[in-house]
Amino acid sequence: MAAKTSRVPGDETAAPVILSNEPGSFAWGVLTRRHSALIQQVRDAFPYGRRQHEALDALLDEITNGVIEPLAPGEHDREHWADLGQEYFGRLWYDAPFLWAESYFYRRLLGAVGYFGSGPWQGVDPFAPFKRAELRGEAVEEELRALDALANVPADVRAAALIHASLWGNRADLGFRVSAGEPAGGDTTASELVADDSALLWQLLPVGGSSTVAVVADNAGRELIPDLILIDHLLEQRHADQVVLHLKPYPYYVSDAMTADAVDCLRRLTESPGEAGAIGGRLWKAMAAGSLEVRTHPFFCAPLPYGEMPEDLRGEFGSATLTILKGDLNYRRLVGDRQWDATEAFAGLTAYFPGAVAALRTLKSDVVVGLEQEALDALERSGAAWRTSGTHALIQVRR
Ligand SMILES: O=P(O)(O)OC[C@@]1(O)O[C@H](CO)[C@@H](O)[C@@H]1O
Repeated sequence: MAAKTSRVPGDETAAPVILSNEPGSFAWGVLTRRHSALIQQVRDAFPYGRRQHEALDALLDEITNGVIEPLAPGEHDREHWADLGQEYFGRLWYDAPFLWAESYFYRRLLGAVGYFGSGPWQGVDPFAPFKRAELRGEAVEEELRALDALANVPADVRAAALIHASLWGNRADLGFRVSAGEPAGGDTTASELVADDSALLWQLLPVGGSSTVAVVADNAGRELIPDLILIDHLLEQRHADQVVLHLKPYPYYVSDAMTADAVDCLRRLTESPGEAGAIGGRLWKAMAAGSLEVRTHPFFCAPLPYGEMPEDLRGEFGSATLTILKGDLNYRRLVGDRQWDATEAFAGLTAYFPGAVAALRTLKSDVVVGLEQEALDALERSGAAWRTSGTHALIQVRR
C-alpha cells in the first residue's frame, strides 16, 4: 500500500488525469454513447420547438464530429467557462479531461434547451420527467413500505440499514441507465463493499455530541429519499444537532438533486403512510426549525476537484463535524479524477479536505483508492467490471 502522506490532488506527483480518448475505456463510452443517447432522451421528453431541436442537432454534431466550442457571446457564464478551460476549446471532446468534458457537456445541453435563456423554457429542468417518473415508481413505493419493518428495531440495526440504503441508493442513478446494458440499480446480484469504514463514521458522530453534519447530495429520487431518511435518523437519534444538505444549483448529470427535487422527495415522504410519512413530517418540521437546512453552491456544478474548492465552502466543511459526500462524481472530485493506483491511501489523498470526510459511493467509474492489495487482487481476478458497473460500493472515512 502507498505511503500515507498528504497529497493534494493536482500536485505534480499525482497520477495522470483521466481523458476520454482511449477507445473502449469507460470514459470513451460515456462520451461516445451516453451523451448522444441523452440528447435523444431529452429531445423525446419535451415538445421542444425548432430552435431547441436545431441546437440539439448542433450539439450532437459537435460532440460526434467536431471540436469543443466556447459558449456563445452573451451567455452569462461565457467568461467563467473560458477561465475553467479555455485551453480545451478547439480540441476534440475526447482529448479534454473526462471530468471537464462531462461537466461542460451538461452545461451545453442546458444551453441548447434554453434553460439559461430569457425565453419560455428558462428554468425548465430537461431531466424532470425522468426524475418524476422514478419518484412515482414502484421501486420507491416498495422502499418506503419497507421502512415500517425498521420502526421498532434497535437503533444500531436501524443505523446500519439506513446507511446501506443511502449508499446503495447511489446505484439508482438515471444517467447510469442511459446506456443500454448497464445495471438499472437494485437488480444486480454481485453487490459488495470494497471498503467499509462505517464504524469510524458512527464514532465521529456520538449520540448527544452536538455535531453538525454536511451532506453533499448526489442524485434525486431513489438516492435522495434514503439520504433524507438517514438525515432524519441522525437528527432523531441525536447523532447530529444540525444537518446541512448541499444541492446542485441547476440540472446536472441527469438526476442530480436540486432544491426542487428535495422538495419533491420531502413531499413524497410526507404523503406516504406509516413510518415514511412520520419521517417526512419530522424532516418538514426540521426544515422550519433550522436543524435541517438546504444550500446550493455553483462549485457543485464545476469541473474541478474539491482540492480547488472556494473559501466559503472550505469554511463551511471545515466547521462541520463530518462532511458526507454522496456518489461517484463527488468521489472523483474528492480524490481527483486520475488514474490512481487503487491501493493509494484514501487518507493521504483527502488530507487537504477541511475536516472529517466520508465518501458513500457505488463504483461507476474507473477511479478507486484505498483498497487493500489482497482485496484488489481478488477483484481483478474476478474478471468482472467491478470498477464501473455499480455492483460494488464503498464507505471510506478520513477523520
Ligand atoms: O455521481 P453519480 O451520480 O454517482 O455518478 C455519475 C456517473 O454516472 O456519471 C459518470 C458518467 O457519466 C460516472 O462517473 C458516474 O458513474
